[in-house]
Amino acid sequence: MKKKEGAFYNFMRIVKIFPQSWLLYITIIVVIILSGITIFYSYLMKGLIDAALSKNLSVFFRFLYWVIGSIICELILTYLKIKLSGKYAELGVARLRKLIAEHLSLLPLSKLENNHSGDYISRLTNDVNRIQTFASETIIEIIYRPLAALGAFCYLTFLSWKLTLLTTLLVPILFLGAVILSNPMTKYSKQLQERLGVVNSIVQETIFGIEISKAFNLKERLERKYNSAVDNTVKSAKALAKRNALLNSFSHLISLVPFLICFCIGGYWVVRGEMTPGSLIAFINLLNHLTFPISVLPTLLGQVKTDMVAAGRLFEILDIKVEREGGQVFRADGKDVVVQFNNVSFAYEGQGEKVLNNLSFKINRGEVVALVGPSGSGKSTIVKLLLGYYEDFTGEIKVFEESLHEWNLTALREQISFVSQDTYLFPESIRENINYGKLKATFEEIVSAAKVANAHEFIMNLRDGYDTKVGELGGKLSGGQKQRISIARAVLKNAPLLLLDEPTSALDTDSEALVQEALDRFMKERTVLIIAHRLSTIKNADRILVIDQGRIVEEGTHDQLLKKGGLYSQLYYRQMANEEIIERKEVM
Ligand SMILES: Nc1ncnc2c1ncn2[C@@H]1O[C@H](COP(=O)(O)OP(=O)(O)OP(=O)(O)O)[C@@H](O)[C@H]1O
Repeated sequence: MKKKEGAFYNFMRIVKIFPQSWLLYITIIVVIILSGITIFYSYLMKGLIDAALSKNLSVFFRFLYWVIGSIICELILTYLKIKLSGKYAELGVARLRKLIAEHLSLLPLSKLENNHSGDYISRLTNDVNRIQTFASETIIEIIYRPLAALGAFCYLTFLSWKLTLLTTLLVPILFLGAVILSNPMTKYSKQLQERLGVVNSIVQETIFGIEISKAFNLKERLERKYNSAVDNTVKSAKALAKRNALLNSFSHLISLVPFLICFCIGGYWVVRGEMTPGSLIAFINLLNHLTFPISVLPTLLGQVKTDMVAAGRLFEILDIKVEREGGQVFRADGKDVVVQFNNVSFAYEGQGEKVLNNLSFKINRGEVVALVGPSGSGKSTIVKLLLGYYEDFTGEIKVFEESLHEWNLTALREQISFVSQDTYLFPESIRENINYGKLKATFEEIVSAAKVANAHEFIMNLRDGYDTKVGELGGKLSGGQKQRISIARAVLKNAPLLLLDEPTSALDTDSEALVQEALDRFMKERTVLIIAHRLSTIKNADRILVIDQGRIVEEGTHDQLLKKGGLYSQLYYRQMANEEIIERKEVM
């Protein structure tokens, strides 16, 4: 992913994205008033002590009322500060989450393939959480602390400019040292976030690959991989914590040095009568308000740096260019040629070798065309290009007689029903999963689509029928059942072009027969491009295109190709022989 650096740049982007900025502005005003109250306390304290020492009760009580009033004000304003900043952070983070989720759904497949989904999840959880803390706490602190320090500095100068100068002389040098100490935190934090992303990816692998991991006894290997990833995060976290501890100790030094100077010089002046005890106590109290904010600033700065690293990682996602929008909404009806490839060549991003080489073929309306060929020959790539997943091919692809580049991608996909070999069902009810084929479909339409897909019967045998949650069932649905639900989804869509990418390859013979029966019913009077490994399933195709290394090497009907005695017949007879061996083994 492309990286944009700069904490300030990221900070400004957060402010721009977060809605209801007025919440932030009001919080800042509240914070300014709170800083004023802090300084006011010191003034009141000086008045109280001096009035007590001079035994002037009426002045003493006047100051006391002001103290009580200020405390009430401070309580109300602190409540407001936390409430408003919390609301600002909640609304902002919700917007950020929605923006990223929407952006992810609009990304081209080619970009999504570059990162592990675990890394995206890590960004959407760990990094978003950091932004939430930043927006609700750090952002206010980083405004409040310098303001409080500035106010205290002004009042201290008013009380005794000489003592202020002497006590704060070393602060800028110490502060600079702390800033230098906080510098490597960006690097450590970036490393930690990236390593957390790797841990998330392994957790995901462990969950999704649980079956294989058990079958192949990979538990120990996965455990080792996970432990090593966790150990790496510990290393980064340790480096970060070490730097943080160093920074905190240094910050403490910033707050202690001025006090030491103040006690020595101020005490001496009180003894000599050059300063009243009230002034010295007010001075010391106020000094606290100067040194404390300054001492926490380097830590806060380190915090901001790590938070901005998290923001940068989120903006990396938002900066990936989404799939192209626009294009035209063409009609599919009345077009005789449904698919046309003219000298199409294509290579995946970052891969030198071409997957498709000057490929040309045509599919007419109503034809059933099969793509066969050795593994890796480029069959699925053809389907992916037709769905508009990758557009950086050379040559020309036409769908319903219009150039793919001219099509609006949503409109193009409206005209295509797609059934892939990897059936993905959303963790919702079966009814909803079929419904995604046509969102406005009635329940009757859903049921009739399930009947065409040979799925109705098994769905009705489930306890909750169409309302059965697929997520709850998890792996309890068989591969064939899942495939039939995905066929029902495609049936419901009722698009004029049907793309089938090895829809039965992962199934056993019984399931395959049921799915094949459903497909045969569904394929009638439709234009179909089917990729098949089991060549027996495409014997009846109008035309078979044999692909090898991204080129069409043979073309014809099943009988014609067998007679020809080329690659197709080799593949076919090899498969027949394998199936015979398997059948014989089963009989024995
Ligand atoms: N997203 C991708 N990025 C990079 N290379 C890819 C990608 N998808 C596929 N390939 C490569 O492109 C080539 C063609 O893959 P494709 O999936 O189109 O073949 P196929 O004929 O459908 O294979 P199979 O029959 O095994 O499914 C292969 O070498 C594959 O490794």
